[in-house]
Amino acid sequence: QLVQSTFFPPAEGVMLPTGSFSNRVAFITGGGTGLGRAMTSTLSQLGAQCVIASRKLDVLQQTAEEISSQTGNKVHAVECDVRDPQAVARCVERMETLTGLPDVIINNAAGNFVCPSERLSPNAWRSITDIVLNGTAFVTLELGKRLIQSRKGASFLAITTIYAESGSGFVVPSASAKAGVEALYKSLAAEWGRYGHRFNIIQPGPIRTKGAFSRLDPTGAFEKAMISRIPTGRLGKPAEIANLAAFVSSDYATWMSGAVIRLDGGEYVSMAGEFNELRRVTPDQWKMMEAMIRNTRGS
Ligand SMILES: CCCCC/C=C\C/C=C\C/C=C\C=C\C(=O)SCCNC(=O)CCNC(=O)[C@H](O)C(C)(C)COP(=O)(O)OP(=O)(O)OC[C@H]1O[C@@H](n2cnc3c(N)ncnc32)[C@H](O)[C@@H]1OP(=O)(O)O
Ligand SMILES: NC(=O)C1=CN([C@@H]2O[C@H](COP(=O)(O)OP(=O)(O)OC[C@H]3O[C@@H](n4cnc5c(N)ncnc54)[C@H](OP(=O)(O)O)[C@@H]3O)[C@@H](O)[C@H]2O)C=CC1
Repeated sequence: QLVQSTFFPPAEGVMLPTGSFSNRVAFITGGGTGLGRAMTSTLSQLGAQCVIASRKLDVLQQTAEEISSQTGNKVHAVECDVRDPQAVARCVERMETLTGLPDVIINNAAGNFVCPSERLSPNAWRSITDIVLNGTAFVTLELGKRLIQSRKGASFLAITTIYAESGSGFVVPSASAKAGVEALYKSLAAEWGRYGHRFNIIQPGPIRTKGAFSRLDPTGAFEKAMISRIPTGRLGKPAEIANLAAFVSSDYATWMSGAVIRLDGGEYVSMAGEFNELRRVTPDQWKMMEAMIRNTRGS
């Protein structure tokens, strides 16, 4: 952490009023671990009945039991590989039986690893883009069609990343797929408002989770450099994403659709600004540089 992080301590308590999601059903892909688990915990604390879905049923079941026992609200675990549209259909059918169709859908499941692009096999490319882009599309289309048929409105949220906008070397399948997810959600925000559906996007900056850090910085060698470029001087916390996700999915945000919200401690603009390296210039150096600039005559 950098010194300035003391100005920006994370508030990790649940932000919205108790009961904000009473009588609501939330469906969260990848809800067993990391940020998905944090979002499930927050929505459950706020009264939602949650359904979490991913490949590892044992992980989902353990998370579901832990959260339900803390909040008193049911969390259902449903096995689902989002890459398989038939598995997605079966998962949604199971959810309809358990809870009915959801009010809140969070497409959070993802796969990623750092790799020079020249080392990627076709299957490596397929593996990431299938989880991130096709998985999000299969879940969104399956639920969207059933919600439209039932004339039920819903809030859809996708978790992308700050480099969905800029692109990034060494995570090219993820960058390409996340950019596709953003195009999908912005497009559907325009098309499906008429059915009562909102579509929004959160782009998190770096937040320590086992899933992300073990695949993106396996040796830990890059963490210090990453924190040094974040103006708020620290990594994000899962609860910070969870509070934002709860707000975006709540009745306090019914006028929000098609929004792309970056929550990254300022990392994106910090990396983008051409002159931001001048942060390293000391006051004495500034005196000298200013004198040089002022003494310049003509062009
Ligand atoms: C400057 C550095 C900064 C440091 C940054 C630190 C922190 C993070 C900061 C910001 C994060 C920003 C964005 C984060 C986005 C995320 O999405 S993080 C979430 C990550 N979570 C996961 O990935 C969880 C799920 N992942 C998985 O299950 C697996 O990792 C996988 C995605 C590979 C899918 O598993 P599975 O379906 O079992 O696939 P296979 O093992 O069969 O592999 C499929 C093909 O892919 C090839 N492959 C696998 N790993 C690699 C690798 N490391 N390098 C190259 N290729 C790989 C594998 O060989 C298979 O291909 P072939 O069949 O061999 O051709
Ligand atoms: N942590 C960070 O710094 C950042 C994370 N993000 C995004 O946040 C989200 C959560 O990531 P994070 O919590 O860090 O990482 P995790 O690895 O903990 O979360 C990924 C989840 O996706 C699930 N998943 C993976 N493949 C599939 C599949 N084929 N079908 C269904 N579920 C699947 C995994 O469960 P299972 O293995 O059981 O299938 C896991 O629960 C992702 O969208 C990621 O891109 C974005 C920017 C920064």
